[in-house]
Amino acid sequence: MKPIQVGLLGIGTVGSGVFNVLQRNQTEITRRAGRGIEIAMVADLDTERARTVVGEGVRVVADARAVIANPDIDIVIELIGGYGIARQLVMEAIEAGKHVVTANKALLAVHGTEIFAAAHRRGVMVAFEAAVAGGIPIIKALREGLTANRIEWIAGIINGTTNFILSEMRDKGLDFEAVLKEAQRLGYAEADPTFDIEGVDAAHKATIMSAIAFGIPVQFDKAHVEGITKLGAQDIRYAEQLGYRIKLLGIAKRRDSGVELRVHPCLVPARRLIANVEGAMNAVMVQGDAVGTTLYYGKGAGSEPTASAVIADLVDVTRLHTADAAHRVPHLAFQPDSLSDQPVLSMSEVVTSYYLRLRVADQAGVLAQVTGLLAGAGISIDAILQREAGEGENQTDLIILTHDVREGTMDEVLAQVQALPTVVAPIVRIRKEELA
Ligand SMILES: NC(=O)C1=CN([C@@H]2O[C@H](COP(=O)(O)OP(=O)(O)OC[C@H]3O[C@@H](n4cnc5c(N)ncnc54)[C@H](O)[C@@H]3O)[C@@H](O)[C@H]2O)C=CC1
Ligand SMILES: N[C@@H](CC=O)C(=O)O
Ligand code: NA
Repeated sequence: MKPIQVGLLGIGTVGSGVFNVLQRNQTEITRRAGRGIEIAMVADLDTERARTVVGEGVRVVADARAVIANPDIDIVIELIGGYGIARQLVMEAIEAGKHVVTANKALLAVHGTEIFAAAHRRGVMVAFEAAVAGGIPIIKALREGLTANRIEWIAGIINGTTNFILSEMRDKGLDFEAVLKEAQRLGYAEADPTFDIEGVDAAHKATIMSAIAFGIPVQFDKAHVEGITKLGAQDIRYAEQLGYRIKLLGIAKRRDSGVELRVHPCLVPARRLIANVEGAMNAVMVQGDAVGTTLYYGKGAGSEPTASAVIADLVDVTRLHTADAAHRVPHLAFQPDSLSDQPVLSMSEVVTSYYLRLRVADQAGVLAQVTGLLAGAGISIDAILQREAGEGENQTDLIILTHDVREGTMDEVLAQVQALPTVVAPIVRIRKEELA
């Protein structure tokens, strides 16, 4: 049988990985797919660089629309990124009856509903394993492997750049900017690295996982997004002294009243496997009612690890190309006419425990004032640590770990605590997840 014909849009970090791995493992991949997979055409604005990757045997063009217009192309791989031109090209490819494989989480988290509906109408597939946790087959696990389960929660380290930054800062004492530059050099960071460090990239991925886990539409606009730029080095130290590590987590949790969808730095007990995921590695914990806790670990970024997921999708699409559309795995795991209207909860409804750091005047009675306000709101305390502030006289750091509390309640109490004249600096608060 003639190899399935693939057009590749964008041959940068991931695109070149796809091309190289497909070449290297061609025989094995063909045996698995039951048919050859051939990249017949490549579009990239930088045609000269593209040519150096693919050599002479492949047609290289600057105009991505020439690929979509080619009637011989069965599958279009979109590896340009972003919500702009990539969105138009993906929609045009679908309308032209092409299957699409993409690593573009930003696009799917924001415009997924429109894209999946168009694909469903046109009877084509949109495959996106590389969009969440790169090479880790987490989409496959959630959509197929865990399909018997009622998923209770997902918590993941799903941004390699920020995990790399946090690890290097903690272990080597390197500064933020230097580590970020290194992550960019290694090809982990997004084209706009603020997406990484401000938690946006992780929120894109958490949004996609929440839809697959709970059968709700993708709703990136409802996600709570916080990055690592405001984390203090002393908080990382204090957390360690209390038996915790700070990780940027993407969390999607089922509650009776709706779904929590949030990305923020989080204290995680140091004894949990996920707390020990270092460098650019990713890990996703999934709690299902039947299976219990499962953990998926691996490279979430980089050229060939991400290519591994793109090619897995190519093989899936090749196998299913001839199958009846009704028998395909639904894009978001649930049938499109069976999506749930469970709301994504506002952050004030989220329930977590907390790490609080207060810079206070070193006077008798301050601790009692603070704990009195917390107790008055029904917030119970798990641990307290007092440390010399190390700067200025007569000041000390109070570090308090709390038990679970509604975020709205914590907001109100912290406003009262902050107003105490003995609390001399903005209070630092980091949410804490036991992940048990
Ligand atoms: N780099 C990584 O580790 C990972 C990246 N991704 C996603 O994969 C996608 C691609 O990322 P990278 O390969 O890192 O980006 P990149 O910036 O290295 O590559 C993008 C390529 O697209 C080309 N391009 C830009 N506009 C174009 C246009 N209008 N027509 C044709 N070509 C165009 C650029 O010249 C470049 O070669 C993004 O959606 C990204 O979020 C997903 C997982 C991991
Ligand atoms: N910028 C992302 C790349 C993978 O999705 C990351 O750092 O994880
Ligand atoms: Na993946």
